Amino acid sequence: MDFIELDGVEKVFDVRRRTGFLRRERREVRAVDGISFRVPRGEMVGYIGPNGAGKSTTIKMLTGILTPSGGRLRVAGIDPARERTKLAHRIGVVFGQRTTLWWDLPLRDSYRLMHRMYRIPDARFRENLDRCVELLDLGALLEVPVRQLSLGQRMRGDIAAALLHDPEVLYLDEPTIGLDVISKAKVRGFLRELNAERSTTVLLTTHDLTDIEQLCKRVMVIDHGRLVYDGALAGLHEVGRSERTLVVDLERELPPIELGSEPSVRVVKVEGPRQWLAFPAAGSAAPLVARIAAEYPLVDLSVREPDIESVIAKMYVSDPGL
Ligand SMILES: Nc1ncnc2c1ncn2[C@@H]1O[C@H](COP(=O)(O)OP(=O)(O)OP(=O)(O)O)[C@@H](O)[C@H]1O
Repeated sequence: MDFIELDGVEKVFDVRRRTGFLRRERREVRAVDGISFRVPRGEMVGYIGPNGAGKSTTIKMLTGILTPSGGRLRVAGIDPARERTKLAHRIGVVFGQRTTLWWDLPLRDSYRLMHRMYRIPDARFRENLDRCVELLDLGALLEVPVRQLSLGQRMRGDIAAALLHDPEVLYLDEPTIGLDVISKAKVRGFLRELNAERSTTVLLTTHDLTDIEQLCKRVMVIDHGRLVYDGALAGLHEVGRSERTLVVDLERELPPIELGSEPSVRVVKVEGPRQWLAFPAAGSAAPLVARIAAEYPLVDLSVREPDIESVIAKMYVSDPGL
């Protein structure tokens, strides 16, 4: 059995927007749009994509904070949304932008509270804490209140906090964001060791390609709520090169556009009167536009280059050594 299993998982948010004095518009946002993947126990996987692609929403569903709108999701055989507390004992979560530590307390006191909250056996707790203190170099920081720690120190503190209860899987959301080179190296070294020693399964969200390169053999790319790549890092260069998107605004809400004789063109998303069509990047958009204009009540349109390509380009620019 795979440790993490997603089959056609969806999350749709109902967003209400004020459009006039008394008028409100209801709109559906498909944050995650039918994602399927499997992660075996002990694998470290990168989960990347542009802002707003649906990464955090996926992680929130994996922890049980959010309930999927559709599809099937299991972590260690558990449905996270239904058995969130049971799952909490088996997972660890680190959100780079937020801390789970108590701001006014020294690190050591935060850890003591977690010791009790998770009912970690004393010997186990001591052993895990000692290990984290050693590998994450926390010895001199244990008596320092969290508010006085630098970002890199706090992050190391947060990672230790997520591991005291021996989780089988660790979700890391931007664990190296804003860290200096030395702190980054420390965090990466630690994660590598953790994975090798304990076979902890790791799902890593990051904008830093070096994180992925040094830690993950496999990378998944999410874009507009869909999985657009799942494979080795080396193949990532090709992502997004193959398709562009035509965004069309029709006069009214209609079923997905059908162009029978164009099998390479497919509707990837519909929101009210707006539809997104993917088409081969090598071809011209002109004949496609002409056909849609002739057969549908077209109001407006635009052609989009894949967002994901710019993200990946940016990642490569930030690390020209690759
Ligand atoms: N609670 C919510 N209510 C309504 N819309 C939401 C909610 N949470 C997320 N969204 C929308 O869902 C989409 C996916 O958001 P998500 O935070 O999962 O993206 P992300 O890939 O984590 O982005 P980032 O890299 O910026 O953190 C976005 O369009 C976002 O605006």
